[in-house]
Amino acid sequence: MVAQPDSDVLWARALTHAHNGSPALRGVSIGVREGEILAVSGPRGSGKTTLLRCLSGQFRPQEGEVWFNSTPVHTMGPLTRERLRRDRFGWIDPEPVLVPELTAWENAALPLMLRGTGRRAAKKTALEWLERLDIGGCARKRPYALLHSERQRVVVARALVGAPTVLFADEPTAPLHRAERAHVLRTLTTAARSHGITVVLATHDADTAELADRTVTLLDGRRVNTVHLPHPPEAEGRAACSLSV
Ligand SMILES: Nc1ncnc2c1ncn2[C@@H]1O[C@H](COP(=O)(O)OP(=O)(O)OP(=O)(O)O)[C@@H](O)[C@H]1O
Repeated sequence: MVAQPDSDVLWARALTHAHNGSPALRGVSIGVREGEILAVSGPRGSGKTTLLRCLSGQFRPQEGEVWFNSTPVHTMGPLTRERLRRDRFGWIDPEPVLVPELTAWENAALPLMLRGTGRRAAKKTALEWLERLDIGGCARKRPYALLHSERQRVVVARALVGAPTVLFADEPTAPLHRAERAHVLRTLTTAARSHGITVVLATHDADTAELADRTVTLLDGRRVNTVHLPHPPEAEGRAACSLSV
């Protein structure tokens, strides 16, 4: 067995996975450094979502290994993986899925309340995140009364509210218009950098990948190359960030 490098918070080797016999990943190895924003790019159907689901413990890869902070994820039972996902990982889907009976702030506060944070403290943190994402005014509305783009911002707030160690974002701005996309992505990446949150971001959008430190590209379930991008200017990074989860 090859050892996980110390600098990698997440590390996977030779991941192979198929859906109903149809191959989605064919021997993908990847390391994600602590605090890094890593874009996973590639055309539709190249295996981005499957890779993120394997890395985050949602899928158990049919072959290969996934390690999180020197702990094997691929051999964990379902309950341990669930706990890992709840306590250490955040997830953003392309489509905003919210609990319809809860208000925006209650949806955003869910990860904190599931961990046992008191309602008042959870509400305060959730409201701060909704403000940062420019939807503070929607805090008391239920999902049916929100625009699609507002719902996606609530999903982003919910993913960040618990300060996860790793945030997995699968095409997080797909439902947004171009201007909104830039704002939400900037908030997301600035928050991640200021809090040392590692981000694995699936995208087929070059603008989105530009905000990442590094891009890994998939094609037909295989890695095809890696592009290193310069760090964004300091003004977009830690120094300018006043976020405080
Ligand atoms: N639930 C499923 N059942 C059958 N095949 C699937 C399933 N999910 C994914 N696939 C197939 O696996 C391959 C990889 O899909 P995956 O969703 O991981 O790629 P992707 O790069 O995320 O694509 P997209 O950008 O469209 O989301 C594709 O050929 C896809 O059709």
